[in-house]
Amino acid sequence: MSSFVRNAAGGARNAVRRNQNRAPDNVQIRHSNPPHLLTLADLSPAQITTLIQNALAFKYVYKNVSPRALMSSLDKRTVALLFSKRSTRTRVASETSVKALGGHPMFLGKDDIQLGVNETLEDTARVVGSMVDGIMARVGGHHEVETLAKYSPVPIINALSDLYHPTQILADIMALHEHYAPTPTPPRPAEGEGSHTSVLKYFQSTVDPIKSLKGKKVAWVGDSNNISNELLVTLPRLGMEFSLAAPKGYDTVDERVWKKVTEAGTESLVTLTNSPSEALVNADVVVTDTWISMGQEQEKADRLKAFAGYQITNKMVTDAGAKEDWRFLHCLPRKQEEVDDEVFYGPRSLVFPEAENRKWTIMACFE
Ligand SMILES: NC(=O)OP(=O)(O)O
Repeated sequence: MSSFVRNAAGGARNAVRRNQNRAPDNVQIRHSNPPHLLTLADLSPAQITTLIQNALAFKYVYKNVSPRALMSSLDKRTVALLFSKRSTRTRVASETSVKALGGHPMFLGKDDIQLGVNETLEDTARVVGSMVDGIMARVGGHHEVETLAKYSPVPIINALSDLYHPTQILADIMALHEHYAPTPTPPRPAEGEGSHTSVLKYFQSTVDPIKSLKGKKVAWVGDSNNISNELLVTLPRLGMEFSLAAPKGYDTVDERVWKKVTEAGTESLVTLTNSPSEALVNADVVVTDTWISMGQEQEKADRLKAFAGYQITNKMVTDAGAKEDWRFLHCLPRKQEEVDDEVFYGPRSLVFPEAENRKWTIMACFE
């Protein structure tokens, strides 16, 4: 499979030079009924823009007007949070978001219900979906969230699968947009009814994340995983370049993901390589993630060996020729082996705004 990556990289490198300013927007909107969110690949750039505008409005109103001024769009509604894996950010963001929108978040961990153990995913989707208004599901294999979506009568949001993590990448896009285009101050609305609507209208007319991000280069240096997959199928469609460096043996890009890239016609904006310095040339943004994801703990010794030389440091990124004002993202939780403290806690790091934005972007998805 790594030869697939190398072959794809060869094609991508040549094409990037020819198409630096291209902003592909040719992806069809694929909505089933109800509208699930399994990957951002299923949303058009315009829909992603709408979610970011909504998230910015939620953040602004909550912090600068009043939490009471938020639309109560989940009034009397229940969202089931089906989590078969641990979570800090996604769980806290989801529970607080449902509550802030006037709804009831029902957390169901792996020991709480019969999810895939004593009852099939199909039956679970039918039964739980008949009693709640939406389901946020953190699963193992992506087929699990696809099965839930196939049989659920209410919307399913993917809270992480082994293939994709759409709500994480919405937060990344929001954090980058805020960095490159600080949020304008809307005319101050009066507290109470209508203030949220007026802020949202203002952001819909003034905020354009595609404009602020188009042409930026994002370099991923680390394991090829669900986060890099989601970036691959999303950022190039916003007109951004995406380069991915992973060591041989850890550089597999899943065929389902690459199919989405080719369907979108965005190969030209993608570089796949085994060389961190090649990926980092001219990068505006550097991203990494843990080298040892949930369930890979047994592979720790092998992985630490394979990823030698991949730790993000100021020297490594600067020596490779990244842009002078490069910034750093990490979805968290973080371990020191993949990025040192100087970068992680330093002025280039956007990791904590990125983490906070999990809440506002998830709120936008629920709304
Ligand atoms: N980034 C992320 O998904 O964090 P959690 O696993 O803590 O939800």
